[in-house]
Amino acid sequence: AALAGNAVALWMRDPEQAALLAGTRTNPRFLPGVRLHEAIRPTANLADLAETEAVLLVTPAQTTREMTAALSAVLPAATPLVLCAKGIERETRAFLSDVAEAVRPGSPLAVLSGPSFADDVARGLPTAVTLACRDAALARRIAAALSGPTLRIYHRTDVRGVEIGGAAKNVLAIACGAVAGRGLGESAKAALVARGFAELLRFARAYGGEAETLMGLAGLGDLVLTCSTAQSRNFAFGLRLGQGLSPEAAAEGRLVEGASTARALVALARAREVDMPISEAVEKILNGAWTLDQAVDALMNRPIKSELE
Ligand SMILES: NC(=O)C1=CN([C@@H]2O[C@H](COP(=O)(O)OP(=O)(O)OC[C@H]3O[C@@H](n4cnc5c(N)ncnc54)[C@H](OP(=O)(O)O)[C@@H]3O)[C@@H](O)[C@H]2O)C=CC1
Ligand SMILES: O=C(CO)COP(=O)(O)O
Repeated sequence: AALAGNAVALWMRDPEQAALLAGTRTNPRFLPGVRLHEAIRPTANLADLAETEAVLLVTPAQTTREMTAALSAVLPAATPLVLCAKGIERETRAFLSDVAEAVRPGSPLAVLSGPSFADDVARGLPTAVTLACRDAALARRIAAALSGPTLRIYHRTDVRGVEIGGAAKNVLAIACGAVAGRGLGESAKAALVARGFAELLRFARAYGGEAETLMGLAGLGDLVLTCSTAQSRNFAFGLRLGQGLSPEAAAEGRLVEGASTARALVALARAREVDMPISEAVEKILNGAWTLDQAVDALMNRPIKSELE
């Protein structure tokens, strides 16, 4: 947002961290080597966001409900909220836009997703993502306001499709990481990306997402990025699972959104009879029902069928 010429208030929950960031203009914990843009003003006071034109919510998916409620207490009802987390609420199996809508009914809501490591964006490396809002004019306005010389934001009205792409690709990236960690080869990884995309598309269709959205940045684009590199925490988590670590050890204390979302994703798929064998395998590995070898065996021995089924 700052690179696009906006004045930005950056809220964080810890006053000490906010003061440190304001003083040093660096954040060695999350963005080592990046100098905070001069137009960004760190604060620990939510009320400082009251006058902003839009709020980007970039805390973990499972905090969406509490953060939206906290923001509602300080924001005018007309301030657009842009959800940037990628996941599904674990307890309720609700999509994040439904969580925010329930907490802040009738307020403008958008979802931002797509292939974009925070580190790349902060360093000003070329990045393209998708912003969805049911109000097409607002989608265009927010996308234009946040786009800059190094970040290009496309817009759509398909909120559901964009949020499904972000939530599901994290689960599939764990599978890709596990295949890499177990040394199963690049061919297996490519097969997982393609068949993972097929199940993501089936899921999106069953839940009202548009196929074209999933073929874009927020679906295929983010799936390819997250399945390609250990720069992704989901992929790196899978990699360590594949090397034999337990889920707890493999997380290394970092946020792994796919691990938090896998069970809800699979439950939603079952509820609408969507076949998602790769996501199911990830969920079974995480809950201890299957070893990785059992998962590979099960995936390879499914009945032979048409590629389009
Ligand atoms: N990092 C990336 O490249 C990308 C991340 N995303 C998505 O953004 C979301 C956040 O990810 P990311 O920033 O990487 O996660 P991190 O774990 O790096 O940071 C999470 C931040 O959220 C804060 N936080 C955690 N819990 C709460 C809470 N209950 N209330 C308020 N603040 C809280 C943490 O504060 P504290 O420091 O005090 O612990 C921390 O600053 C995820 O859904 C992720 O999928 C999307 C695209 C790219
Ligand atoms: O969503 C992301 C990139 O688009 C970040 O992925 P990870 O959460 O796996 O690091």
